Amino acid sequence: MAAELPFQLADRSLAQPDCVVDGRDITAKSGKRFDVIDPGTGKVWISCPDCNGDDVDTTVQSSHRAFQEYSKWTPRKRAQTISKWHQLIVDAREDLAKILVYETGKPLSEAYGEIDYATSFTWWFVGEAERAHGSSIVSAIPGRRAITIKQPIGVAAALVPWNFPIALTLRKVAAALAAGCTMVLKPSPETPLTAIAVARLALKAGFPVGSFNVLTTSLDNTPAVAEALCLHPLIKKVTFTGSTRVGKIITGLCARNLKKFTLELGGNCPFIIFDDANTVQALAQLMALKWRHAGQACISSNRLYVQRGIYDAFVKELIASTSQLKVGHGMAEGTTMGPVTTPRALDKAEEMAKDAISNGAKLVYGTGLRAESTGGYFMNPTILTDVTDDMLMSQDEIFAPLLGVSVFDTEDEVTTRANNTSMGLASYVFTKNVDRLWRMFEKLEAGMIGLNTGNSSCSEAPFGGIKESGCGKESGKDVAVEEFLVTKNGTLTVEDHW
Ligand SMILES: O=CCCC(=O)O
Repeated sequence: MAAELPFQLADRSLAQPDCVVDGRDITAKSGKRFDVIDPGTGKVWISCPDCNGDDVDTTVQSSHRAFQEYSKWTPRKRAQTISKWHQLIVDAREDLAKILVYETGKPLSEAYGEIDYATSFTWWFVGEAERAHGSSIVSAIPGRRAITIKQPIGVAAALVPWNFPIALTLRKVAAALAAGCTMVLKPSPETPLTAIAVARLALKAGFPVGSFNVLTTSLDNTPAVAEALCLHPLIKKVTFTGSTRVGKIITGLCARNLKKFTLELGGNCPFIIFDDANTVQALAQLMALKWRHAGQACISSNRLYVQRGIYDAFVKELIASTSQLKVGHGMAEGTTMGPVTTPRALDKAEEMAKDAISNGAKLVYGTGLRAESTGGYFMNPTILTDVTDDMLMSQDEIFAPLLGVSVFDTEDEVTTRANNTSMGLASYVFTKNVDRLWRMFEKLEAGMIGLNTGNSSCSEAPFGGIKESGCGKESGKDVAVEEFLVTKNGTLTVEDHW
């Protein structure tokens, strides 16, 4: 008998908490399980198999067997099956959104937003599956012809974070399946349920068993499982989203066997507003970007730079808008900001706020402290002004509802300050001066630049950072599928070619 859930689902099987491997629900070889906690209450609501390194080989072997069959499917059959899968996920939107609230803590409205964002990837990769073509090349040598073909690289491993668990699962898996690869996915220990649910729907859609296997594991066993996947000889590609610190470890593991990898790592994203900006537009975009999932997005605004002429008025408007946010459990009516997903995020945010205040920043909204009494992992939104570039919160990714504001005077000054970070994920600039907009687009060091725009993540444009924010692209035309392909060049000589 399945355990009682704290919420109702139309299809109870979507919250089945075991791993999906080779078309079956499996538990860890050790028999151990780990708890999944609702960040809105701090209470355990379900448990999943605590796999370790010993569970990896059978799972990879299953995906390897699947690859032998699936890689031979025509691109059209792959596209049709991704399309069926997409529709099954869309049909399960209500149930998946509820599970997402209990995994991540985010408000139900944001959970729906994430499912819609997630299914934009399955939809996009239906189209991409049939568009991965080689090319023909005119040779410089008489009689020679050259052509390239693209082939799926093999079994891929995906290591997925907890902040957008279903969106990032689908962004990775749909790209791999479009390319003709199969995948073993390890979700984050905080958010394993939606990954399991969509893997079950993939079986229903008709992918060969083993095409998309999900192996769950606790925080303690995560390094061992990740290492076993990265080092397994049948894993030909690793795709990881997470911190830069762990990205460097993954890089080292993949480097041992010269394995291909894609890394979507941390950000320290500047959000710059010039005096001549449309401040209503800038504020609306900032509100949506910064407080999305309580500040827990890698592309969130980490440093807010406002030009002196509008600084005081803008900060006033920012405080007024932020005070409208309603913090609460993701399922509670009217909640617009949920808890953070892990208590670790609260520790870090409190430390950053304390550091900033003790070095001269002014607390103008919120407390910079966790809300102690609720049981969940809550911090009310907090705004600090007079934040300087040497404070901890300017130097590291915040990942919490904490926002620091700084004043600036000139374009050169703000460009230097914005780029003065090892990260290069996203940057945002607001100005109505088109020459400046263009200059900033070229000068800001980031993989994604919002031009009078906040969150610009979408399936049709390439997502990915530069510098220590990672390498490779995860969506967009050609580039995302390319990450899962190998290109072969064939050269032939034609006799009597004249
Ligand atoms: O946090 C990382 C991903 C967020 C996004 O895809 O917009």
